[in-house]
Amino acid sequence: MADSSFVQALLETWHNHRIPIIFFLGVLYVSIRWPILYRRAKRQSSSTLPPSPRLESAIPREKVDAPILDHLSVTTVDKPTSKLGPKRVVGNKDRRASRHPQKAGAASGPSFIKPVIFFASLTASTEAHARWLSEQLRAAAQEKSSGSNQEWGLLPPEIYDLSEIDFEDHFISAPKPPPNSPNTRYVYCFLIPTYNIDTIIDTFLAHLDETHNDFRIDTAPLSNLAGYSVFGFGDKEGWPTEDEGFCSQAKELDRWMAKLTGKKRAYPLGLGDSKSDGVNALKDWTSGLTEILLEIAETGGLGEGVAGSGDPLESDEESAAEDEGETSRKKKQTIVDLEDINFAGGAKKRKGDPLPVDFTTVSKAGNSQPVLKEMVPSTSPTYASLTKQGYTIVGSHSGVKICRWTKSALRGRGSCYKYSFYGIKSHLCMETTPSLSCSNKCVFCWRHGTNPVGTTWRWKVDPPEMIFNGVKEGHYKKIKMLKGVPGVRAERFAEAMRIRHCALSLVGEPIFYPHINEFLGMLHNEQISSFLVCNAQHPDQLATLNRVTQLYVSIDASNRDSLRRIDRPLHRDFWERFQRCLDILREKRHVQRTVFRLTLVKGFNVEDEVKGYADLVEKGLPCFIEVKGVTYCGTSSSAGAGLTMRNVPYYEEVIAFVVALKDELERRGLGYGIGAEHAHSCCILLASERFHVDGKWHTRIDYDRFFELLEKEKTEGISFRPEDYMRETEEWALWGNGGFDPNDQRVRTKGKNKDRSIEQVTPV
Ligand SMILES: Cc1cc2nc3c(=O)[nH]c(=O)nc-3n(C[C@H](O)[C@H](O)[C@H](O)COP(=O)(O)O)c2cc1C
Ligand code: SF4
Repeated sequence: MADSSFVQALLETWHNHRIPIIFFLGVLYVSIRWPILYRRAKRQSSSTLPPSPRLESAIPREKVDAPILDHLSVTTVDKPTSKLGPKRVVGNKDRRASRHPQKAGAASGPSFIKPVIFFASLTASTEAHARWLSEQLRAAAQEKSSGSNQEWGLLPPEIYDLSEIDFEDHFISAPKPPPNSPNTRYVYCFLIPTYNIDTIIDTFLAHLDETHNDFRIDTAPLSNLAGYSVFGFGDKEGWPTEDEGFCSQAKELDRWMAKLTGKKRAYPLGLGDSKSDGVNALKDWTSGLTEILLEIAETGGLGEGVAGSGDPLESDEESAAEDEGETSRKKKQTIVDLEDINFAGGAKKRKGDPLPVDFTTVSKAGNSQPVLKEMVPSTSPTYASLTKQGYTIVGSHSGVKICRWTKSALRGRGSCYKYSFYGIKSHLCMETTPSLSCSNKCVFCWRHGTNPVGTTWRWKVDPPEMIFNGVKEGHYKKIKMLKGVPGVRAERFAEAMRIRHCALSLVGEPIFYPHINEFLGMLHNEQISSFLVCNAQHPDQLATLNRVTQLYVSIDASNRDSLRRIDRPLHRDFWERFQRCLDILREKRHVQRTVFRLTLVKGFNVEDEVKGYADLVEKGLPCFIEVKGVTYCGTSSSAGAGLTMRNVPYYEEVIAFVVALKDELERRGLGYGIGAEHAHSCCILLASERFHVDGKWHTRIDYDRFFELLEKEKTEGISFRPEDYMRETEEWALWGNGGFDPNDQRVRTKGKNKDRSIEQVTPV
């Protein structure tokens, strides 16, 4: 009975107070369950991804949800002192991530991670940092291997200077693991400075741009990489903020790599100020990166559920920024009226003038810049390096230099091989180029590393009059400086004050200059002969090139692989371009004197290549073939390319090669003979029998006759042939006689190997 009255009372209470009771219980339930539900919902929607470094830097750390921070606390944070210091990067691995190696985004299981370090450096500081990074990663790899884990690990890094590699070897597809270690995966680590002048970094970024936009290649061809990360150096004194250009190229590289890898940023972009605490920032970035590399090795992925470089917010933000960047770039390009582009000299572009942009290759990505930079600004390391070497820079992309043979000739000590072969007196010769930039990175080019390179003309264009007057002035100034040099002969000094020949080669690629034809016209108007050397990479320009006194193409190898190895061309279709140039030369051979210039580099392009060279001769049928042993410049870059004195052939070796080539050409019935030699500079001339008249070689040029004929052609439209202005070769220059003019005094350099090609000038 007592029980039933208790139940009765309970029921009564329920009926009287059920609404407040239900309400109270509801509130109690919600307050207990809500945090749990909220956390679960949050984790399911986005928190399986690592935090966005940008998100974190934008939101105070304590306000970010714990689960987001917990997963992988890799952050790019502005230090309180950020006004002075660079953006600092810190990173910590979340141990929990490794417990879920097979979740989405963990691209594969445990693996061996091989870091590949790429760096660029003009004044060597980034190179030193890159080597330090390499040592750190090597030490980490060693430490890890002592743990004798057989399933995963960190491998010693590889390191590459971006100016010395072929981009296609590394940036068209991810490296494949070696057969004996199929579990190897690669992480690209970049250290680059930023330069607001033209450097190899521009070329590299343009290459990434082109790769991404090449319709033949997947837009993310590097997605098989395990990841990548970039660290940039800049200078906050000159470029205080990122908007003003601080580390802008590192940022651009980071964006391109995100695209090319399908957003596989393994560790956030790090930026360091080279003049303040850049080194500390690099240290932080390195320790964060090392941890992540181990993480990837252990788990196989970039983190729990992560396929890309960050959470969706970051990725969206990135894509949007990129799209916007691209759109605005395209917009800018379309609104730049080419009629409005000013030449450096202030002259406006006239209708019909060549366009100052993209004259060789029309980039699908449209990577030409709306604001045209100077190719070699006076503040650039290239400028400093060139002027130190004795070059006078004219305008922003041309140079002139007195060669050592000009000095030698002024002192009566002999002219260069062009005197023996063609009658050019070196003290009457000006060596110049209207384009210091080139589209190759030849292993024997001393400028390598600091020289502007590019497949397209993307710089400000100086007018030809300005270049012409500037180079003459620079040349005469240098000649005048030699008047007090002991041994300079008065009559030769007086003669030298009138330039008679112009060697258009020096460094760079002369036909790269959009106004090369006007420039040639100016030379000829002053009766200055023109010897133009081009690198056989610009067939369109070669085809439209006006008449020159003698036209060269450099033939640095006999086959595709060898050419790629020695010239390291930037053009992907370099071999096709090369072949087209030979066809063009063949067509021009009855109008102009055409020459193949072969530079022999032992171990690169000599051995077993005679037949290959004979094929090229058969194709181009040049009037002459100059064969010269490479000049050893002894720069670190040539050493970096594996070039030493051992690669410089002895004269006997050059002779053996030339004789073998002559025999092969004879066997094919092509009609070439050895016309002349200049043993002093390891140089021999093969000539077509067209220049063997009445039993005598006629390799020399009658310059007066050339200008007469040119004038006739101009005024009366009468064309002429190379045979019309040839002259007999001097006896002393003939094959077997050494090639040294007996009227000059021969001076041998003490202590130097006389049989090797030891002249320290660029062979022009
Ligand atoms: C001509 C020149 C241009 C530069 N342009 C920039 C720039 O646009 N932005 C920047 O952050 N730093 C710029 N810097 C600073 C360099 O990036 C910085 O000094 C870097 O540490 C140089 O590295 P390196 O010694 O490896 O060449 C420039 C430096 C020079 C000499
Ligand atoms: S080496 Fe070249 S620049 Fe010098 S004199 Fe000879 S052709 Fe002219």
